[in-house]
This record gives sequence, structure tokens and C-alpha cells, in this order.
Amino acid sequence: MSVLYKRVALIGLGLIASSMVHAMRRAGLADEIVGTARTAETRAIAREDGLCDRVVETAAEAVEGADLVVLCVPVGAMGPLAAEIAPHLAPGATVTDVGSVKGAVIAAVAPFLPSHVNFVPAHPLAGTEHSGPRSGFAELFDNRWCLLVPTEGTDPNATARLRALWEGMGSFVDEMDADHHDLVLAVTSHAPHLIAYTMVGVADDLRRVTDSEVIKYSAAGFRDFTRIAASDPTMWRDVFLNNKDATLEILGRFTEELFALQRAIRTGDGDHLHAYFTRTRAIRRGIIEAGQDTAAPDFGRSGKPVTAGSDGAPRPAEEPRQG
Ligand SMILES: NC(=O)c1ccc[n+]([C@@H]2O[C@H](COP(=O)([O-])OP(=O)(O)OC[C@H]3O[C@@H](n4cnc5c(N)ncnc54)[C@H](O)[C@@H]3O)[C@@H](O)[C@H]2O)c1
Ligand SMILES: O=C(O)C(=O)C[C@]1(C(=O)O)C=C[C@@H](O)C=C1
Repeated sequence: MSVLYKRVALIGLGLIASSMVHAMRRAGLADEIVGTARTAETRAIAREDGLCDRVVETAAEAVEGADLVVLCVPVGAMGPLAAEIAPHLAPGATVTDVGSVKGAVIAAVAPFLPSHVNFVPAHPLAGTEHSGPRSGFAELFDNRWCLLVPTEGTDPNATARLRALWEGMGSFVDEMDADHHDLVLAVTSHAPHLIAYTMVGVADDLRRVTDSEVIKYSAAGFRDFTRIAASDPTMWRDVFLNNKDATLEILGRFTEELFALQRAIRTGDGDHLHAYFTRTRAIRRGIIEAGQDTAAPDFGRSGKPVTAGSDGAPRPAEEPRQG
């Protein structure tokens, strides 16, 4: 792979930014990577680990002379960050973000950006429940989708170069408009996270009834919920507040289906339950056949991928047995 950008500025050095550093270095996609983070502690860790070629104190400093600027902060922080960096952006630079929501981010960021830069919002559909500068790894984006949402007036060359970057980091790339993105993600990511948070909250409410059994006997299904529900509270608060309409729409539909299943259980309508579960099992099989489940293992406590077994499936996470 050849160098695509001379200087990449990463703002917010968490899971996604640190994974980008590792993935860009793996493929030699950038000459120089400059990073900055809001807290002195994160900047110190990044310096100690040599995460970036340079770690600077402010976002304004980081973007100077950069031909690619990547906003890697929670979606609620994107607008104020755009205001801060706008006067310092180099002419011809591409500004992108990795936020999980696109409509609200575009509305918050675009008004601040000068006409001499190209804004190409992006969203890698890859993550773990871990955060921070030490949680990243080069393989995070391998065989996962990254969605680009180019804004009006964006130079197609800027979009093409960003596409090449994500492909170079291992991803498949598609383009989508912001509304469609937000609806699709409400179904595939945002509502499922809210449901996981709720299920773990319900179990916690029952703690006194079940004593420590929730932990001791937690079965695989519930453990999957707890992994998702361990995701960063700031990130997910911002996702729900910024993808309100689509999430509420999907939760409305979810509630209707849940009521129908509840009714089938109460009335002993086994046919309804069986037909429903048959339909959902086919969806899971479709995901596996499409090869989309390979990069979604239980990453274990380290947050790093575990070695694949002989069947190509990830080995079980190395977590201590409970009880
Ligand atoms: N974690 C995932 O699974 C995942 C996947 C795809 C996209 N995203 C998106 O990527 C972005 C970053 O997520 P992450 O998982 O890397 O998060 P993270 O928590 O690991 O890192 C976030 C970084 O942003 C900084 N930050 C937090 N609040 C800030 C503020 N108000 N102003 C400036 N900086 C601030 C933090 O200090 C940290 O350096 C988010 O927008 C998220 O929606 C996350
Ligand atoms: O695997 C996980 O931990 C994730 O939740 C990753 C996940 C997802 O829902 O798939 C979470 C948020 C993102 O914006 C993209 C990816």
C-alpha cells in the first residue's frame, strides 16, 4: 500500500483513533500521524506508548498542516470541536469523523467548516466495549464495513482518497445518505445497545432476589448482553440523544413485537413462537454465510481479538470462570 496522506491529525485518542493508528501503520498509509486528546492523562499515555508520531496539546495545533483530520470524539462533542479547529484547517484538507450518528454530526460540524476543506463523514461499523488509547488494535476494521456519507459539494477525489484509506485499513466501504445511515444503525446497533443496557439493568434490579446468581450462572446469552452494556456511557448517551427519531421509531416497533411474543407465551401460541424464531435464525445464518461474523468475537478482558480456532471461529474469551 502506498502513502495516502502526508499528515493525519487524530482528535480524541480512544478505541477508534488508536485502532486507526495501528491499521494505518500496518499498511503504511500516512507519513506522519499527529494526535491530541482532551485530557493530559490520555496525552501522557499516548506519548509513553509512542502511539502517534507527535502528541500535541490542542486540537488547533494538531490540525495545522494536516491533509486529513479525523474527529474521533463522542458525537455530542463534534460541533464544539469543529468550531475550535475551523480557523486552523489547511486549504484542501479533508475533514472526516468516525461518529456513530451521521445526521446530527453533519448538522453540528458542517456550518463551522471553511469552504476550502472537504467534509466526508464516515462511520466504521466496528468496535468493542473497550475505550481509551490502549484499547485499539490493527485488526479492528478488517472485513468490516465503513460507511461514507459525503456532504454536498464534496470533491469526489477527497471521497475516493478516504475510501482508499478505509480499504487500506481492511474495511469494505459503501456510501450512504445520512438519514438512511441513521435508520439502519438504529436497527442494527443503537436499539440493540439500548435493549442490552435495559436487560442488564433489569438483572441488576433483581440482584437482591437472585443474590449473586446473576453473575454466577450468567449464561452465554446474558454475558453477551453484559459485554455490550459495558460500552462507554458517554459515547452511548450521545448516540441516543443524537439519533433520537430513528431510535424511537425502532423501539416503537420493538415494543409491538415484544407485546405480540408476550401474548403468544400467555396464550400458549407455540406456532407463533416457532415461526418467529425460525425467521430470526435464518437472519443469523445469513450473517454468517456473508462472512460478517468473523470480526465480532468476544474480545475477552483485554479487548484484543483472540486467535481463531481451526474452524475459523474465534476461540472463547479467556475470562475466569465464575462461581
Ligand atoms: N466504540 C465503538 O464501538 C465505536 C465504533 C464506531 C464508531 N464509534 C464512534 O467513534 C467515536 C469515538 O469512540 P471511541 O470508542 O473511540 O471512544 P473512546 O471513549 O475510546 O475515545 C474517545 C476520545 O474522545 C475524547 N473526548 C471525550 N469527550 C470529549 C469532549 N467533550 N471533547 C473532546 N474530546 C473528548 C476522550 O478523552 C477520548 O480521547 C464516537 O463518536 C463513537 O460514536 C465508536
Ligand atoms: O461490537 C461492539 O462492541 C459494538 O457494539 C460495535 C458497534 C456495533 O454496534 O456494531 C457499536 C457502535 C458503532 O458505532 C459501531 C459498531
